[in-house]
Amino acid sequence: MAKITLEKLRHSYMADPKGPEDYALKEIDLDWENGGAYALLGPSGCGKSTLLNIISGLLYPTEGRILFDGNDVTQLPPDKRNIAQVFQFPVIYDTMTVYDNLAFPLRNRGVDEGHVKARVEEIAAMLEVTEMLSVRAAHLTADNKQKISMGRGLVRDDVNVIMFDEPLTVIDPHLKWKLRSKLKELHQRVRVTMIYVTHDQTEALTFADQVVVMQEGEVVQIGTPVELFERPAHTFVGHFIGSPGMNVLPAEVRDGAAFFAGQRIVLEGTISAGSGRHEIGVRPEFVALSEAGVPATVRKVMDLGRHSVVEAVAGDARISAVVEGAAPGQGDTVHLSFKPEQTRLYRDGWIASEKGRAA
Ligand SMILES: Nc1ncnc2c1ncn2[C@@H]1O[C@H](COP(=O)(O)OP(=O)(O)OP(=O)(O)O)[C@@H](O)[C@H]1O
Repeated sequence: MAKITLEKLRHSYMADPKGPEDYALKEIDLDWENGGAYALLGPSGCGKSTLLNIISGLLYPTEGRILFDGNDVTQLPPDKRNIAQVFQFPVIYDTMTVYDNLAFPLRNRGVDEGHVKARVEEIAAMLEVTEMLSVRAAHLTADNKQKISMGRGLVRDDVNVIMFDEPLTVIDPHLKWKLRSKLKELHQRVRVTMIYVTHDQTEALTFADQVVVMQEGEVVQIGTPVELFERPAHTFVGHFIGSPGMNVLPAEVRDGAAFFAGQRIVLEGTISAGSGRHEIGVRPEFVALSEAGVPATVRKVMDLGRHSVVEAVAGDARISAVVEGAAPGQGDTVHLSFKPEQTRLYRDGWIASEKGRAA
């Protein structure tokens, strides 16, 4: 196991990159602590696979360094980095039994058969595949093949990091939640550093202690699932995480106060110095229907059983609110109030209100 440090990492697929737009990874400085459960989350094309391939050694970065426990591994090939990888599609040998598939990474490194047996049986029990050990892999379902593929990633206890690249893509939806929680449980038992790459927020938030959110080749926030939900550092994180995502409303700032639709909006704290394009960010969970507040017209109501999501329009802006109990009807005029300690200001996308007493 190792702490992994990415230092001023940049990568371009072009021979002669010029501006930032030519870089698939802009500039990344990041520490992955020893034994952590991380998710790397972001939309398609944001650079997740590029970053993963740089850590595993399949790709050498254009600039910057990768350190494992302080040792520079930037130029080392994959087989010298001691990393286990689980891919989107199962990587197993169809002609071998499940037992031999799980044993393979250990036998390959000359581990003695006694230890191989103990380890294979332990991993098989964790993954609940013990009864399949003597079955040939060719006879397994796609789900079980991927489980064995994960087992092959988990079986060695001497790796620096295990990387999972969208490992649940081929898994049946009803089994996904089960494997997700299994993986979390496995991490708690084996405590190897794990990096789980996904574009699915549910997968990221259920697996990881720390989520690294990427957008367009940059890391926009690193935080616990609660931190990402409660205080997105960037409007992108607010949009991307949560369902529906955070409301992002055009704002005007004057005399140290923020205004939306002509009304003063109380924020979580004071506004940091600076100028730029301002927006107010507030999650639908913290928007309430009230007597006073921003007047809006209800456009749509979605009844989700325990609560409703009310979508209203104020000026050109759409605002969603999560409403418990009786919901208004389409076309009704309502007033919306925002919970001050959960209402933030953003400047050019980045958070610009300070945590403190609502102001
Ligand atoms: N081999 C390549 N040659 C040129 N450009 C590439 C190559 N691989 C990726 N890119 C570009 O680099 C950017 C980042 O791609 P990358 O595959 O790392 O993103 P991703 O977040 O993993 O996306 P996905 O989830 O779709 O795999 C994209 O703009 C992509 O088009």
